[in-house]
Amino acid sequence: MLLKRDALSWRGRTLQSGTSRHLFSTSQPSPDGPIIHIPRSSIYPLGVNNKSGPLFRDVSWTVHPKDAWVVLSATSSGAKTSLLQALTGHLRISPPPPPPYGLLPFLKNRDPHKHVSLVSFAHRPQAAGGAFYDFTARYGAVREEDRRTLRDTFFPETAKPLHELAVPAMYTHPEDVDQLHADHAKEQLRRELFGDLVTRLDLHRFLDLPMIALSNGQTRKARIVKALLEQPELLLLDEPLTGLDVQTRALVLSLFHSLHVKNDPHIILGMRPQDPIPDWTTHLALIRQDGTIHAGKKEEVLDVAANTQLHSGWSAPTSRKHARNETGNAVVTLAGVNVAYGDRMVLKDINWTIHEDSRWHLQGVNGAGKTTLLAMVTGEHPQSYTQSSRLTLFSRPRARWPTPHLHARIGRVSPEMHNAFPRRRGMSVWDAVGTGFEGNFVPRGRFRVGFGADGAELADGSADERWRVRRMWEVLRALGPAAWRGEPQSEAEAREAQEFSKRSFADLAPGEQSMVLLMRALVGRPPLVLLDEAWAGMDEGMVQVARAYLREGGLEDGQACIVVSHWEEEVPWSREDGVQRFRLSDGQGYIE
Ligand SMILES: Nc1ncnc2c1ncn2[C@@H]1O[C@H](COP(=O)(O)OP(=O)(O)OP(=O)(O)O)[C@@H](O)[C@H]1O
Repeated sequence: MLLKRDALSWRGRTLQSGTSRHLFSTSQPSPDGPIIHIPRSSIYPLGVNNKSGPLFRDVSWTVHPKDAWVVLSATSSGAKTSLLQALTGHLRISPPPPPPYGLLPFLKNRDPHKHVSLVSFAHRPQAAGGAFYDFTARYGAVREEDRRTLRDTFFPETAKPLHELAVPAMYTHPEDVDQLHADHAKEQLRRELFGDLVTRLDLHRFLDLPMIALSNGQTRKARIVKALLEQPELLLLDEPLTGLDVQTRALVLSLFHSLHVKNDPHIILGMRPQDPIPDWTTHLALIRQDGTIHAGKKEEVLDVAANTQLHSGWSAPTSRKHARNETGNAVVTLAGVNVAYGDRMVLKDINWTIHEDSRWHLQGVNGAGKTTLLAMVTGEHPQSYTQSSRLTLFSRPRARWPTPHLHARIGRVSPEMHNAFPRRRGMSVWDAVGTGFEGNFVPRGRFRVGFGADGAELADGSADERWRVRRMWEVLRALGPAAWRGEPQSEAEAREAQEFSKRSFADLAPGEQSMVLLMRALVGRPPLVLLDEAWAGMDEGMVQVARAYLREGGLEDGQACIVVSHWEEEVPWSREDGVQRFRLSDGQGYIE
């Protein structure tokens, strides 16, 4: 796909790392040999012979120690993850990189499993089992079994005093004492590194909080620290900026820069085309649509990429109809809402009215309270009962709503929902989308499009049943595979939607699951739609389709929508469309 040169909007958006610009001699091979060396090979899934098509072909890619590489994909975020997996030995490279040192010459045949790690933030961890687990437990008083702190979970060794770690010395054979001292010194260094990392990423305040109480961004920062503490020699980070606020992104990139300058560890970043490429990047590996990879100096690759549609800029064309604010009825009213955990006030005196038809961008740094606020609006937060007189949902105080009735009125996508959604065998895409009418997690009814508002099965052939089935096909076609590939309204669209509807939800790629959960949120045309990090894991084509659908027909008259995102440009509507901002800062809410 060709696009005008200015389509590469991120080209001018390189992020300042906060440290002085470092000039690398990019083409100087290191005396230690390259970090990565793939000389004109193709890359296949394991267990697949060369007769089947490769995932990547004609790959010539050499990474020298001083080079700062970013991997980008013009096609799918899955392709980028696969290329990074190839570096950890999870794919087959043919012909294999030459002896004596193969793919990772700098290791000089040391075990890659011990020295190379890949940490992916691109795709969320998923609930392993088939059952839905109750993610709302987090909002209540922390139960005894949920008391495990961030430190216990990720960094248990830092809970023990150093002298305790040395106790085995009393039982150690004298010949092993030197080894013990060496281990002790190593442990001390590790602790210093730990102290340095948690301070730099502002995590020390959360170390002794229960893990369950941490916000998404706080947990993601902890995963970055854990990855670095393992002290790999090559660290591959796939979309490490996912879910991080602007300040934290700058902190994290500055940390990566300083590690890169020391080459300890070597770092390769996988990024989305719309991410700001750090200014200290020297080289790019761009995965093209035909499976070839253009790897070279940043400027050179950007010149070529200017002719490739990597990222269309996500500017929000004006919608069919401007969103009307503050004219319709109030859908939700918060009048002086507070949320506290013990003496910790997370939300203070929040005043916010969400009218019919309104479009909101809910903003706030990691841990500002966005998820907590939405849990009050959905009635999932236990404190929504105690605040009932200050919280009016769909014209009634919160306490006058049975919670399942609220679920049917609120279409919702969130990281918590994505993680918790059941992946049981036998749950098809159709079933998963169909649960959206009731907002529950168990498909039911003759066509598995849910029961009626009265809790009874829909009458056979009733208008409600027919409407629901029609809506199912509408979202499956509008947001289905043919649309992602840029072939909407094609002959194949209906057939592909049918095939897609039969697939097992659990077997879909993470981006496809995100799309199905978005269909589920929209299918019942609920009066309120909450989209919290809705695009995570989706490929560029999916994001484009979802945004276009939301702007043009995906929401009809009367529906209100709140988008939570740390990226302004991810909001489907522009200011001209009437989108408003509600910003949380120090527990207080500000309308902007
Ligand atoms: N049960 C709890 N006990 C104590 N503190 C809690 C509890 N639950 C949440 N918090 C704290 O409330 C704050 C708000 O968390 P919340 O998840 O709402 O933030 P957020 O704005 O959604 O963040 P992110 O952008 O990282 O997702 C965090 O600092 C979190 O540590």
